[in-house]
Amino acid sequence: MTAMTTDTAPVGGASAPLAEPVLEASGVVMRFGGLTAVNKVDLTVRQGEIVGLIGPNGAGKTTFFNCLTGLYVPTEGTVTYKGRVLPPRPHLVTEAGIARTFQNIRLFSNMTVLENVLVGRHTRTKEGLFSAILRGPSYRRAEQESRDRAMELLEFCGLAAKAEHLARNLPYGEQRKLEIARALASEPGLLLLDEPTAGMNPQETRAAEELVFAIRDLGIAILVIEHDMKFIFNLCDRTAVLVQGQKIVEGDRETVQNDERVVTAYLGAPLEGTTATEADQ
Ligand SMILES: Nc1ncnc2c1ncn2[C@@H]1O[C@H](COP(=O)(O)OP(=O)(O)OP(=O)(O)O)[C@@H](O)[C@H]1O
Repeated sequence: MTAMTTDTAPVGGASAPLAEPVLEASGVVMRFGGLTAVNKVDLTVRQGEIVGLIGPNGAGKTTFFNCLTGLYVPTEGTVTYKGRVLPPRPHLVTEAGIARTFQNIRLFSNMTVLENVLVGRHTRTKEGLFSAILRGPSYRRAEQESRDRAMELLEFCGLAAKAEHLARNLPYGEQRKLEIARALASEPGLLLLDEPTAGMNPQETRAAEELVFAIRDLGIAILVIEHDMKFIFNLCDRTAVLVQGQKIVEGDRETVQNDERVVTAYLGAPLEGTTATEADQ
């Protein structure tokens, strides 16, 4: 099966030059024993882009994310971020500039909203253990800067009023937003979102869309896995479709929706909420 891609499509119009690649995954394979969960996947995310990753359950989307973030070392292939091969350790990948959220919310539920974001800043704080024990002026200054930045991020995500609430007391949609705020705290150049609207009601989903656009406007590239097709096609410049570990198609909404292999992969049913008029609403 030949994969059709529009990797060469320029961002921002037909005559605009190609934006710099932020993420380049090339020939990524991930095997678990006899099972090939990800099979020779190539994917590029460029500066300023929101790229979608869709596919039926078990298609290999999360496994692919795990290969991009150092949780898994791919069996084959390479992943580069801004031209540098990524180290196979999650904290080093975060340090390099890639942040992510998880399919299942992973907050520190007994910590406050602000503390959760402060935890996300640890890769960007330079103060060492010695200075933390002494709590000298440079430590206090760094701590204050971290708190200021964390509050700024909470403001940006619409959670500033809840900074002192325990994370576990937030409604579900706000917990998802807090995960995003915490991911942003590592000052990433690329944000990976794994099903950011799972379990959200329509209003929360709409707010999440606005937030993702706002993050893109900050200059952060975004790769998002999502089952909500309306959300994907509203947001994404490009969408790649994984089926049984392989990328079968990649392109804009029209390309993906009209591809018969995609329709077949979704059991012949029209993709939910994906007619052009619906997605435009
Ligand atoms: N650690 C693992 N060990 C063995 N098999 C795994 C492991 N992780 C994932 N798999 C298998 O790899 C395949 C791809 O799973 P993955 O979770 O990546 O799919 P997905 O597209 O994210 O699915 P969903 O949309 O349901 O989250 C599945 O068959 C899954 O059972």
